Formats: sequence, C-alpha cells, structure tokens
Amino acid sequence: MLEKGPKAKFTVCVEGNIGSGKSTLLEHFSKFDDVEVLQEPVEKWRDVRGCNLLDLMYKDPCRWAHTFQAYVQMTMLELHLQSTQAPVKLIERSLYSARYCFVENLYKGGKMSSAEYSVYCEWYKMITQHLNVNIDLIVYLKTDPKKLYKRIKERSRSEEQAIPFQYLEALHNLHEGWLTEKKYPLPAPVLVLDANDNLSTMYKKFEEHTSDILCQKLVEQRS
Ligand SMILES: Cc1cc2cn([C@H]3C[C@H](O)[C@@H](CO)O3)c(=O)nc2[nH]1
Repeated sequence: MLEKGPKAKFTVCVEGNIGSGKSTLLEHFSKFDDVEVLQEPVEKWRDVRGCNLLDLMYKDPCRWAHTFQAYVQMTMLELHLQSTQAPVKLIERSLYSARYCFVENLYKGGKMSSAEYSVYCEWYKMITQHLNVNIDLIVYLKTDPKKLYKRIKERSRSEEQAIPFQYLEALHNLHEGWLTEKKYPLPAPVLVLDANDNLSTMYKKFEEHTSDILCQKLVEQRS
C-alpha cells in the first residue's frame, strides 16, 4: 500500500460535512477510467481488529475521540500516499479536513484533552512536512446543516443516529472557516459547489463541473 509508485498527475479531495453528498459525487466520477476514486475507509474505522472505533467515538467521545482520529489520520495518509496509474486521483476527504474540521471540532468541544490534541498536531506537522501529501484541488460540497440532519436520519447509518444538530452546525462552521474564510492553511484551490439541491440536480451539476474538476488537459486528451 505504501510502495513508491507513479503519483497521479492531479489529486482532488472532495470535502463536505456528514451527509453532504460526497459519495454521490465520487460515484459519478468512478465511471471515468482515467479517474481513480478512493473512498473514505469507514469500514476500516468500524472494524480495527474487531473494535468499532467509529461507534466508540460517538458513544464516548471523551474516551475515544483521539484514538479514533489517530487511526483516521493513518488510514487517510495511506490514501494520500497510494500510487495510481490513473492521471487523476479523487479522494473522499483528506488529512486536512481531519485536522482542521473534525479534530478542531472535537478539541473545541472538550472531547480531546490538550495533551491528546498536541500529540495529534505533532504527528500532523511531521506527516505534512516530510511526506508527499500534496493535492491540486479541493471540491467543497457546501450544505445547510438543517438539510444534513434530515439526510442523516434518512440514510440511517447506525452510529450516526445520535449526532446532535449542534455537532453538524459546528462542523459546518469549521468547514466554512477553513474553505471559504481561509482561517486555516489551504493546501489547494477550492471549488465550492452548492450541495443543497436534490440528487438529480446534483448529478447535472457534477456533469457541468467535470471539466473544472478533472483538469483541462485530461478533458482535451479524452475529446
Ligand atoms: C478525515 C476524516 C473523516 C472523518 C469522518 N468522521 C465521521 C463522520 C461520519 O459519521 C463518519 C463517516 O464519514 O465518520 C469523523 O468523525 N472524523 C473524520 N475525519
């Protein structure tokens, strides 16, 4: 998984709050053979040698948030380092949203001690300074937390059913702070898509923005 190999010429990270439609966007792009889609390894987080860290984190965040986020950081690093033959690599979320959205939210919400937060940030600094985790574009699916709350209920992923609305709102504000107000370092330019529409409108929007997302030269090669 970590072998040195050809790096994609163009790496895109799809960012957005819980339930913002990232998997729908990734599905749209998985049909292109010049795009390798790397989904968020949620199944790994649900089964670490038999432990469901995702469930533990939601059930007792003070005890498990750091453990969970430390494992998320490792599994996201694997995606960033994964080599691919495809000219474009599309990753669901990133080391960056882990740090500036999810971990920031947990620390500000008192779910992580300052010692845990410091250890996490030291790892983040070392990883981003010494390893090639560069990306070329961020696609931000901007959504209204009220819509997300409804979608999460409909999607009914078991571990997420107890997520309070305030948690989604806090995560939304951190995504906005990072990606539109640029409060934290941005590793790449950001393409903001309004993801409040229904699925069919979203599909049309993804089609329209395909050339923006898949770097112009790739589209020219294909046509
Ligand atoms: C990078 C990153 C993704 C990610 C997802 N999650 C949670 C939100 C959702 O309930 C679930 C799947 O995205 O995992 C998290 O708590 N911290 C994260 N950090």
